[in-house]
Amino acid sequence: MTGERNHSSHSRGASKPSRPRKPAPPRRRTGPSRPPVEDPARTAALDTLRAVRQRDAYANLVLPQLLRERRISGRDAALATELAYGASRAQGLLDTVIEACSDRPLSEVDGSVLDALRLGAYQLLRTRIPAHAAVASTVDLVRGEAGSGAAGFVNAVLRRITQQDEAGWVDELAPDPDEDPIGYLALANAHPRWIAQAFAEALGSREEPLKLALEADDARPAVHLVARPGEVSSDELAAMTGGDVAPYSPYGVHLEAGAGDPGDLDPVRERLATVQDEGSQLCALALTRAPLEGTDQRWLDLCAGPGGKAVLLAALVGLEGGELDAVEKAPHRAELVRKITSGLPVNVHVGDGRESGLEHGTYDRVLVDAPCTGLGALRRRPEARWRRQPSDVGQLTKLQRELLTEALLLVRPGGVVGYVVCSPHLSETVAIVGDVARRTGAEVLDARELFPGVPQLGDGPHVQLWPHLHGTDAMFCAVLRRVP
Ligand SMILES: C[S@@+](CC[C@H](N)C(=O)[O-])C[C@H]1O[C@@H](n2cnc3c(N)ncnc32)[C@H](O)[C@@H]1O
Repeated sequence: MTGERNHSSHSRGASKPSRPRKPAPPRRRTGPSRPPVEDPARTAALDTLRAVRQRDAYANLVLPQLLRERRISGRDAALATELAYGASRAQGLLDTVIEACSDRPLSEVDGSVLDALRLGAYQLLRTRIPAHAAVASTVDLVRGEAGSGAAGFVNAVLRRITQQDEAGWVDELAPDPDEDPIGYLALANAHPRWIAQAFAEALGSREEPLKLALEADDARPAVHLVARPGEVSSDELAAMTGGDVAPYSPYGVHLEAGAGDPGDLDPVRERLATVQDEGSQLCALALTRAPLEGTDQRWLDLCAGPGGKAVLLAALVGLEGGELDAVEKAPHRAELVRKITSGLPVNVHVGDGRESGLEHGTYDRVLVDAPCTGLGALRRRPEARWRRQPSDVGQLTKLQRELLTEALLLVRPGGVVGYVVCSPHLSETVAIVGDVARRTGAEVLDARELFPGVPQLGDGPHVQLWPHLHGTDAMFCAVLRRVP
């Protein structure tokens, strides 16, 4: 204590001892009064929406931190999560309805007021919260933050929204389903049209399969865990976590959607398990299952950060006495790979996979889990669908093509390369593989054979997984062999 005081008077450079400070008189609020009832759940949800809008933050990083800092738990935490993630996911649909009920264009609505309107509209359209409670609690939040004028505007808009349910608004505002089925399904399932279009092209359908895919993509997903091979079985992991053994991955476990922060689970903390979508597990395993003649000890993960697949690959190659090289361009993500794979036979290299300096023709198996739009994992990243732009696709495909081409040089003749993206967009999937296979002469394997027991894998040779068919993210996997 003394040291602290000395330090502070010294640092101020004061010659006179400073007078003890009187506690400041309470400041009179000249602005609007605070809401009479504290509402920690909605306040946390609103602060999350604001961080997403103002700072391009990720809702699923911001909210857990807010909940921890504010010690919000139990039902309040569950409500905050439902509202923050739900309103982020449904943003385009909510905005369409809000605009229809507003006397001014959304571009003229203050950002914080728009966040509150989204929060209120989400409660009205997509939860069972009684309308009067949804409206009153949102108006209270706005009055506390922005004053009674803004509160009046929000009250008027939300009251107009209560006049119909979600289906009614979709019927009124969506394009005619006969004339524009993709536009209709996009709005009805809160997806941007260009993404619904990309799904339709990958599915080869604008009808029932597209509807099911968008619906599944709009639902809150279960958390998937992967058991670390050689450490714990999926049965044991399921028993430890209260989850269910996954249907397809021999290492997978599914937890109930909204089952809390999986990082708090003992097996995850003790590094017996990692959070990883079952589709990602299956794609990494497909590479390990491709038939190979000759040596099988040197594996490479060319885009490794943050290390989910590297853990699985390293654990498996380690059981056979081999090792994994892991390349990652971003230093902080390479550090995550180092941490998550510590204790496993992994050499982490920070660098560009297109010019890694690693020796060509020496690897038995190479994974290219390429940077992609992530359109296949939108259900796990609440705001991502509204942030991604069609122009992102073109920027990524050049890099994807170059990484796959380099992987086919790094692998030995007869060795195999797995090309994986978390996206069903045809420009990132079949177009890349077709182009690179043509130019390099690599043999394209029938990847379906490397997904044993998984149904509905289509005509091949590549595998496209889907939330509505497999309960996984929409992962794409192709497997190529370098011709000897
Ligand atoms: C889809 S993620 C990989 C996910 C990882 N395999 C996992 O399962 O956790 C793609 C990674 O590639 C990295 N990356 C981007 N450009 C790269 C490049 N030119 N060379 C190597 N890595 C790159 C990104 O930083 C990102 O971490």
